[in-house]
Amino acid sequence: MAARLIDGKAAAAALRARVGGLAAMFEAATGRRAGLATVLVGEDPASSVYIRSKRSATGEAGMESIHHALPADTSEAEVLALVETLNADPAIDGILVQLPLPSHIDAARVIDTIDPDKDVDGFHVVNAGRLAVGDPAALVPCTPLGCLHLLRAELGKLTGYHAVVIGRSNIVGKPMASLLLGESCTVTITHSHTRDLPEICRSADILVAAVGRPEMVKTDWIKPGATVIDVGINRVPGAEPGKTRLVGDVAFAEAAEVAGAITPVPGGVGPMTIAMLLRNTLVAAHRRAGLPQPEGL
Ligand SMILES: NC(=O)C1=CN([C@@H]2O[C@H](COP(=O)(O)OP(=O)(O)OC[C@H]3O[C@@H](n4cnc5c(N)ncnc54)[C@H](OP(=O)(O)O)[C@@H]3O)[C@@H](O)[C@H]2O)C=CC1
Ligand SMILES: Nc1nc(=O)c2c([nH]1)NC[C@@H]1CN(c3ccc(C(=O)N[C@@H](CCC(=O)O)C(=O)O)cc3)C=[N+]21
Repeated sequence: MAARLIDGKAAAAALRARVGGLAAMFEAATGRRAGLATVLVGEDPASSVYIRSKRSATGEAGMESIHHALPADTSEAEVLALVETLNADPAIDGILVQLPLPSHIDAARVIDTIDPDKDVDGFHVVNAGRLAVGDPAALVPCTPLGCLHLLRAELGKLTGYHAVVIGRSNIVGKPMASLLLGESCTVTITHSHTRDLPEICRSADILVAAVGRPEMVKTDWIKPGATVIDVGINRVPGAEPGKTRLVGDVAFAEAAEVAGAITPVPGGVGPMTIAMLLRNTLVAAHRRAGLPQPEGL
């Protein structure tokens, strides 16, 4: 393997430690802990695992984690009412409603009920708009923010690089493209209707794959020396029957022969998402308390 391995797990651990130190200072200054409310509707096993790791990371960082587990048949009105209660609760700085929601609940409606200043996922249209116009008040979605953090650590200033983003979802692809544009990259956004995708990818200095297709990006899609960020989390059948393993949207082993640097799956972007959730919660807490945002967040 020629590429440098971008260690998201280590970067996330460092960020979490920094957030933990600042969370203790927040508590000393305000007499209360920053608080993150999580809401899970139903019992999707993957969602339950994610919520567990988010909650334990929150506690480890010295923040309060308040969880609401609702049965799968909870009505949309009940979820909206819970969000309103959390909006009004002064002890809650961040609200995360785990996605996907059951199909009888309109996720957009739920997200748009969250107070934008408690929207630590950065999914509310107000935060999407703030990000699009470059307003620093934006709470930015955790996954693209984590990708940007890794890119900056790897490359320093990103000015002038050609960045290609595969995927245009509201939670990953679009905000990723906005962030890269904000860093003065030349940005190409691609999706399922893009023609000549491999060729476009080959022109990327920075390639971000957020597709949800296991190992779609092959070695000949990558410009030699490019920095490759793999957002994909795909569970595929493992070596032993009945077992599964996690792979990204990039064919890691072959891509690593060509890339300059690459994130692994697991241990790349995933851990950064959780670290950024803690970061966003602490940022929201400082703003709500009228405190300046601390350096290094
Ligand atoms: N590491 C982490 O913390 C996180 C990881 N993820 C993972 O990232 C991946 C993407 O997530 P998300 O953005 O929510 O997914 P979505 O399904 O919402 O979006 C996928 C995007 O990929 C595009 N796409 C699909 N097939 C192709 C194709 N053959 N060629 C080019 N583009 C294609 C779609 O295009 P179109 O718009 O035209 O349909 C769409 O824009 C998933 O694997 C998910 O599990 C997600 C969130 C957090
Ligand atoms: N409201 C909301 N906000 C989210 O941020 C959100 C969500 N809903 N729904 C689901 C997706 C997915 N997501 C991940 C978080 C951490 C890892 C992560 O830590 N992954 C580990 C591996 C975990 C494993 O082994 O399964 C890794 O990549 O190393 C992955 C994916 C957040 N999401």
